[in-house]
Amino acid sequence: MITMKDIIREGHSTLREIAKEVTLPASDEDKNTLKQLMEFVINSQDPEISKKYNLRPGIGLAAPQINVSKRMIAVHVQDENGKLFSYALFNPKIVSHSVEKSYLASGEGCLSVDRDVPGFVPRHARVTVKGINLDGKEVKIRLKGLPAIAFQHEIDHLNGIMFYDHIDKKNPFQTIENAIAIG
Ligand SMILES: O=CN(O)CCNC(=O)c1cccc(Cl)c1Cl
Ligand code: NI
Repeated sequence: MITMKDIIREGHSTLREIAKEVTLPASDEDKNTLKQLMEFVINSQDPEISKKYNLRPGIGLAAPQINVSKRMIAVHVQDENGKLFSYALFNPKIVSHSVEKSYLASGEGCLSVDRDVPGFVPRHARVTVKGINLDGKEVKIRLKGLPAIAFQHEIDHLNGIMFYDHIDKKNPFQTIENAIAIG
């Protein structure tokens, strides 16, 4: 199982690479890696397991964070109505997005960043994501709210982008034009 020692931290070059597309149909190795990403996210949200293995909680994880520079992400998060969005995807892609922006009022955090970086992270309010699931099927998901933000945070990892790259240096809590605050 993946634990915190397997997660690379800022300064590691892999976090700034463009991750490579996964060759489909996915190999057993790549399927196992993607399953492990999802297992970590779920474990990290389990009170007993996270305590036992000292896991920092996360709502998603991207393969580059375990030093695998391949386009795979896992997201396991509920929206404000309690609807669960649980997806483990190969080659996820934002195929369309709203003009409107959104951001988490509490800011964002990252398991690869061992420090608090305060500030609003402007994201697309709504995104449509396409990807390939573990059964090899193409999925098309329309997202808003926290799930939309989580997917964008993870897909950023595949493009070498950290959440704080989006924060306004001069005024981290600058009100964002045409944006809705979440949370
Ligand atoms: O890349 C994934 N992580 O670093 C896991 C830890 N971060 C979070 O769970 C997290 C926290 C706040 C906002 C967002 Cl969008 C996310 Cl994703
Ligand atoms: Ni992260």
